[in-house]
Order: sequence, then C-alpha cells, then structure tokens
Amino acid sequence: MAYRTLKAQFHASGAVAADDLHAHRLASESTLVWDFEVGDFPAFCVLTTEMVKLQERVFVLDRKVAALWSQIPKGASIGYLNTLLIREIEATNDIEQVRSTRKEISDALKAKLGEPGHKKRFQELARLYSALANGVYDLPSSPAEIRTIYDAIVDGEIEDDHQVDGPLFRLETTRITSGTKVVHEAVPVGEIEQRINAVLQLLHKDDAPGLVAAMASHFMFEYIHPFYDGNGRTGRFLLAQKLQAVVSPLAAMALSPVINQQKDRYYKAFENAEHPLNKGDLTPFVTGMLELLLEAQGEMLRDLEARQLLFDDLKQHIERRPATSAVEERHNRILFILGQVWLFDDMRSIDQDSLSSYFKETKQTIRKDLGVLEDQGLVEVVTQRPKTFTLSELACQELGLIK
Ligand SMILES: Nc1ncnc2c1ncn2[C@@H]1O[C@H](COP(=O)(O)OP(=O)(O)OP(=O)(O)O)[C@@H](O)[C@H]1O
Repeated sequence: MAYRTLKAQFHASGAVAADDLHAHRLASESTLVWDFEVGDFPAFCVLTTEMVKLQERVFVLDRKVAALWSQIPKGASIGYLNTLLIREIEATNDIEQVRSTRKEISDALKAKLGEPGHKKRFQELARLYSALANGVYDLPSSPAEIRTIYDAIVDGEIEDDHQVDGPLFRLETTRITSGTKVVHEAVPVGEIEQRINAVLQLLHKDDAPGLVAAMASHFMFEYIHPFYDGNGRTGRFLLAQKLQAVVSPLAAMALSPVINQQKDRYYKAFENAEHPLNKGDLTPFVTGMLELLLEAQGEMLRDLEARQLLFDDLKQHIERRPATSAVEERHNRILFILGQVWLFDDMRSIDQDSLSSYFKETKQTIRKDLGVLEDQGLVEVVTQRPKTFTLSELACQELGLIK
C-alpha cells in the first residue's frame, strides 16, 4: 500500500486522524526518530517495506555494476571514472546555475596532479571529488571539517556579498527563494552548530541504515543552510561521501546528473518534507531519494553495458589488424588503449605520460611510436602542453568506432 503522508491524512480525514497517525508512527518500532526539529516536530523516518525493498534493489544493482566494472580493462576504467567525475561536478554545479564546461573540469582534474602554474577554476573541487572517487576522503567529524569541505567546494566561486562572515558558518539569516516565493527559511544562526553536530552524529553513528542516514542527513544539512551560498553543492558532496560508505564509488558519483535532470522532483521532496502538516516525517524524502539513486545506478549500468559492447567490437578490430613485428604489435596496443579512452572517457584524449605507463618500454619509445602513428594519420595531437593524443577519423573508421 502506498505510504500516506500526514498531510494527505489531514486533508482526507481531519486533524485528529492526522495526529493519531503521527503518534502511531512515532511509537512504531520501525521508526527512527532524530534529535532534529523540523518546524515544531522531531524529524523521523519509518522504515517501510517499500524502503527496505528499494535498498535491496540498490544493492543488487550495485553488485551488477561491480561485476561489469571488474571486467573492464584499466585504460577504460580510468577513463570512465574521469567521465563520471566530470559529469558529477558539472551537474552539481549546474543544479545551482554555476556554469562549468567539461573542458574546465577536465583541466582542473588534471591540474590536481600538482602541475605548476596558476590555480585552475574548480581545482579544489576537482581535488576533493577525485579523492572521494579513489576512496581516500573520510567523512568530516567536526563542524570545522565541514567548513574545510565548503571552502574547497566553492573556492573562488562565491560573490563578495555571499562570503561566510562567521568563524565557521553564516552570522545572518538566509532563505531559499523560487521567483518571489520563499521556499525555505534557514535555521536561526544560534542553532547552526548544534544542528550540524546532529548531522555529523547521523553520518557517523550506525544506528540507522547507511542509505537512510545518507538521505536523511542530506535533508537536514540543507534544512540548516549553514552558508549563504554553496549549500547545495556542499550537501551533495557530503551525500556522495556517505553513500560511498555503503555503495560503490561509481554509484555515489552518479547521483547529481539524475538530480539535475529532475530538479523539480528534488526540490519538491524538500518542500514536502518540511511542510508543517507533515510534522517532520522524512519517510517520503528518503524514499524519493532512494528512487533517484536507483535511477542513477540504472542509467550508469545501461551506459556501461553499451560501452562494453563497443569495447568487445574494438577488441575484435584490433585483433584483426596485421602485426608482423614487435613494433607493429606495440602500435596496435597503443591504438587499443586510445580506443578504450575514446570509448570510456568523454574527453577522448590521454596524455603521453599516462599512455606510456601502460607499457614496459621507455617513454621515448612510446613517443616515437606515437610519431609514426601520427604520420600514418591514425593519431592526432589534441593539446601541446601537456601533449595529449586522440584517435583520428581514419583510425576510428578502421577500428569500427563512430566518430
Ligand atoms: N525547501 C527546501 N528546504 C531545504 N533545502 C532545500 C529546499 N529546496 C532545495 N533545497 C536545497 O538547497 C539547495 C539550493 O539552495 P540555494 O538555492 O540557497 O543554493 P545555495 O545555498 O546557493 O547553494 P548552491 O549554490 O550550492 O546551491 C538545493 O540544491 C537543495 O539541496
């Protein structure tokens, strides 16, 4: 049976019936109640059968993605992670009308490798997401660590009049508006830190299922709105971090593009969760976010499967290419790696050093090989510094790739 919101109960059967249902839900053994007020009521979530089933489907899909992932060769997997990172960062920015191009993000991701020169736009944000994708970024454990994350995420992107004025958080009120309508009044300044600590507790303690804690804590963080700007982006990073503790980094990294496609649904979920007649019931919010996560996983699985088929085709084309010497064999292997990058990395290019790392031969040898392939019209230089390469149109035709 569909879960009835307290607001729907109020409209269908009146205030007393809604109060009864509210009391019944709060008293249930299947309900988690948090020390976090939404309006005048403590936030709570009922672990419904539907929610348990959704969680199970998330884990089943996660296993399917992991199985597929394990069959993908290294060149392709690095490329695909890059694709996911770029899409996630582009989308989390786009949700808030922060415009960023794929090229800008790709440059920022490369710059994190410690290149000299001036800082690139989104470099800190890219560093953070990259660390997350590689599983080396722990959840924050104090309000100060949340501020550190925020600083990296919005680095250089906040207008002067929206800079944080407190030691950790804002010192004035703020609100979320849609046109002329106020959709949310952020919590009073004096409550921010204590409420952020409640979010941290939920993120760290294991008395709620991980996926439920991830979604509910995301609601709470946005409800607090501790900054003037950048709350959405910071909250979605925390969400990805918490998700990563439960599902693969791939799934954690795929949510923002789906949220971006369904922004109204995402915003509506917040609005409903904080509607006074819903009395702090986060169940529909958590359920809705789990549905979005499932969609993100499904999309990624379909995308990976399609790329995997093209990869099998590429492999056959490479195997059919003549190779009468060790050098020609190596040339084919270079084309194979470039083909994998072409199929799995949306940027479709790879730098010389990364390419060389796939071979036991010296960098000079690979550089020479690339020169020969360039002369044959199979490889093209994309950028000079660093020198990056992609397949030419001719190579794409020969390898059965659609340019
Ligand atoms: N009714 C709501 N109540 C609480 N949070 C909401 C609500 N609607 C949306 N949100 C969250 O607030 C974010 C947007 O907030 P806002 O428009 O203030 O942007 P922001 O604080 O400038 O952050 P950023 O620029 O990263 O979003 C959304 O992405 C969503 O996570």
